Amino acid sequence: MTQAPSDPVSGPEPTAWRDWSELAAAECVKVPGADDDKYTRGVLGVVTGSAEFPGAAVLGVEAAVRTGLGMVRYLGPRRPSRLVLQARPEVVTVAGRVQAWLIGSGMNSATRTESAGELLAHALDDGTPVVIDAGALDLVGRVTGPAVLTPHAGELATLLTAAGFEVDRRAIAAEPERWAETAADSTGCVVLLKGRVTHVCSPLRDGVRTAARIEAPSSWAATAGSGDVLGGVVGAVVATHADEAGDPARLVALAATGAYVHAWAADRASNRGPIAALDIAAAVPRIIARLASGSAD
Ligand SMILES: NC(=O)C1=CN([C@@H]2O[C@H](COP(=O)(O)OP(=O)(O)OC[C@H]3O[C@@H](n4cnc5c(N)ncnc54)[C@H](OP(=O)(O)O)[C@@H]3O)[C@@H](O)[C@H]2O)[C@@H](O)CC1
Ligand SMILES: Nc1ncnc2c1ncn2[C@@H]1O[C@H](COP(=O)(O)OP(=O)(O)O)[C@@H](O)[C@H]1O
Repeated sequence: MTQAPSDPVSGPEPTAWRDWSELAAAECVKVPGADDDKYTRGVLGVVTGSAEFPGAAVLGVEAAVRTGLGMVRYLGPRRPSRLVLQARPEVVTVAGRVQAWLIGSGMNSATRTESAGELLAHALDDGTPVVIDAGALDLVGRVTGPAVLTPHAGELATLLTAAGFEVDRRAIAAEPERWAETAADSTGCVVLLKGRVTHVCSPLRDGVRTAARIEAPSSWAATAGSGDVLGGVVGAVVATHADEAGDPARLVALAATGAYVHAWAADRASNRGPIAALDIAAAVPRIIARLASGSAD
């Protein structure tokens, strides 16, 4: 999974992409112990949703809660806040300390309100680990702590074009490894590029890069809101291991575990038939339980 230091004469070795296994994912699932409380388990701050896309807030929060963590703090406009509380009364909608942030799902950078901009700036400014999706990807230059970007190919094309690369969605789909690596190097963040095969990699540092891939067992997860659910799962896994997120190899492991859980939850929910995004979130606890118990059922 981790690339050896590069040879100064022949240049960097091609990245070794590790297929993320059940064993590797199981190692990133935290089971609460007797001394744990809701704060030690990890609190995820969520700044997602908008008047345009309130449902994305519900989907991400639902998925985070289902993944298992101490608490979710949701901060957003009135309508998504109301919907989030209707779906999940356990969510807290007042500001406070968090171990990680999930931002951007269900937001549109072109129509961002001033108050949304302030919440996003707050999440990005204090060095807390952050998962950045959809309508917050344009703020990648403001990152101050460990960060995972979760673009689909269209969003990655927009991000790379803004950084001066000539690339479109089709080119990224044709060479996802190359463009995920380029984006990681250009932004300094871990990049999780979504698709039937999801690619997760760290920036190259001192000749070392960590890279993992997750091939979904089917394509039923290609449905509206599925990526919003993924954001919640990855956010929860990072929040429960926030003290490790400063190590790029660990951050890749945590993000890859989120993608693994999402892909297999979709498979479990689908049972070879169609699914909605919320069905994926509902199946997440069974995948976490399987990983936590080490049993393959
Ligand atoms: N219920 C809710 O609240 C939901 C809320 N949602 C929220 O909606 C927001 C918009 O997100 P979005 O991905 O739908 O559109 P957007 O980023 O504007 O795409 C721009 C262009 O990119 C391309 N493209 C699109 N998808 C692609 C893909 N998978 N893989 C590759 N390429 C893809 C395509 O370009 P084209 O094919 O035309 O070249 C498209 O025109 C976002 O905040 C999200 O969280 C959604 O999650 C749905 C449920
Ligand atoms: N063909 C596919 N097969 C399996 N999973 C897919 C496929 N296409 C997309 N996905 C997964 O579905 C999710 C879609 O995310 P995204 O494109 O952000 O959708 P949305 O914005 O509607 O939530 C991602 O987790 C991605 O990996």
